Amino acid sequence: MFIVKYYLAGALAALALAYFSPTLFVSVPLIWISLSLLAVGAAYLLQKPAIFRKKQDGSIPFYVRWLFIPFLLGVQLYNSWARKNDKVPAIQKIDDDLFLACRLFPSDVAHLQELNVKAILDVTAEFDGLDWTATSEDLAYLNVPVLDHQSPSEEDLISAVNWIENHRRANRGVVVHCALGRGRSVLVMAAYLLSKDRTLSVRQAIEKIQDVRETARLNPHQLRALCKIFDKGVLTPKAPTWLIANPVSGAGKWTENREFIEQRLSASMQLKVVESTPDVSAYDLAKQAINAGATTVIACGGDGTLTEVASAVVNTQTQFAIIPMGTANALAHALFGTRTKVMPIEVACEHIENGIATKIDTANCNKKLALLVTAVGFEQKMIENADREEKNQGGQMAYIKALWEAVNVNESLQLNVTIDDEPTQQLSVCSLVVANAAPFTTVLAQGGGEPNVRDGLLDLTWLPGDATLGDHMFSLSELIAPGLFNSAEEKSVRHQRIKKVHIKGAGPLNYVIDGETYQDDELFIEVNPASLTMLIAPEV
Ligand SMILES: Nc1ncnc2c1ncn2[C@@H]1O[C@H](COP(=O)(O)OP(=O)(O)OP(=O)(O)O)[C@@H](O)[C@H]1O
Repeated sequence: MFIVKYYLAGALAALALAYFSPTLFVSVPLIWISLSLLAVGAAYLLQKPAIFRKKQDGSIPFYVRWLFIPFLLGVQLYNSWARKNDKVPAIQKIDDDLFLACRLFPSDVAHLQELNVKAILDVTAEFDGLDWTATSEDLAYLNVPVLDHQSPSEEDLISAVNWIENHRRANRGVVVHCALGRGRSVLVMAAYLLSKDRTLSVRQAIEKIQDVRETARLNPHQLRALCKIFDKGVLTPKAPTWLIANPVSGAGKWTENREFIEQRLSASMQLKVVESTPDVSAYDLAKQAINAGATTVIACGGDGTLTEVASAVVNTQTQFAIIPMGTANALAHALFGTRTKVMPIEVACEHIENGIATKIDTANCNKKLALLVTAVGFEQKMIENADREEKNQGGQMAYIKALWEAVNVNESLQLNVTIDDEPTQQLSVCSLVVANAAPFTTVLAQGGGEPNVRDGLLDLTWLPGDATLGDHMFSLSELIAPGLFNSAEEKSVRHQRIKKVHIKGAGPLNYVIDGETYQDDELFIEVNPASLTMLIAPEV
């Protein structure tokens, strides 16, 4: 690697001069220069651009900078001189909302704004970028650290390409820059053009850039790296992942977290973000995604939104992923564990990024999909009583309060229940829950412990009716702490694992599916084994 020789030769020369210099005033700076060049040489030798520890706001930490000051000063002087004497303008348009540039300065900000540039991709490792997030809240910034004359790793290049595409799709102009806009940024730009147009060859992509920026030129190492990645086919354009968000779920959590989610997922996939409205439901959007060929659809919202999206995706090849943003977020809790209670969005993103396609069961109730529970009695009353206003103010406390109210009212339902192919039973119940998935916090579904979402069965749990408030407290304790009630005689809660159930009341039945209330004369509920392909990471 020719450049390493220069840095090592420079380091040795500085060391030799230091050795022969008569005073410390001369030898100390020379030793400093030598160490600095040695460290840069090592970064090239070890292929470690991260040696500069450039942060995601573009700055290099002080403790690293002091070592590299002699090198950084040299780079700064050379860049300023080169930019002043460059044959081409600092920023040049390659395509609509797509620009290539050399190192950017605060004086460029106004021009970037005129060009509608909202996203800056910095592919340098060796110098402080501007803190773009501080310069303008409206600017997104990504650093993919690459040493001068080198090329990014395949993974970094794909992240960069995805990031550019996600911003352009959102009509945000993107500028890609390195030190002089000749090598590293050209490589990334060419990769992006190749990912957009499968008819282009590597040579044509570079020529397209050179038609605009005559100084653009890849060295043989960079050209080889780009050809290798191109030949592997990893730059071939893929259908974007659709992210379907409900903007009103969980009292507006989407608006608060949108930027974080887009930034986080942008690096690993091409995203198309759409929002449900009162007229266009999450289900409609999921259907559009499938018709557009999306291989993965991410549902972002409360459990109601997740079920709507899953209703469109179930029994298809499309993969389903979730970002919980509701009040209870029971599905995420059941599938991803209690960590989602503390950091729901981060955990969900980890599952999306590292997830493998995992088949889970779903249930059908009167042709509607249920991911979690279908219920009559207490659970239904609880959902009905916890209105939007209460949930916005009290969060999950709204459900606890609403359950308490339902238990106090203590209504019983007379039902004819037919389980699988058994004879019909007449049951008096105050709560009946058919669960496909339910975390331990969905207390009324825990007759057999937490339901298994991959066993091809549903968990039917019911509490007998015509009981006192005291009896109900006993039953709820039994559901919360089953270990305390060992003998069958002690148990008042009934539980059975089933494939299907038919439920009919004396009149119309109010019931709930995954947090949404409905009314029908009778309910046909059936398991649909391994019918939904979800992205679930094995070790998160
Ligand atoms: N843009 C929108 N404006 C108003 N309502 C919407 C919009 N998009 C979806 N909805 C409605 O939001 C409801 C689903 O809400 P969801 O369950 O996702 O959130 P939540 O009620 O906050 O969560 P949780 O069920 O955990 O309390 C559906 O009834 C759907 O019709």
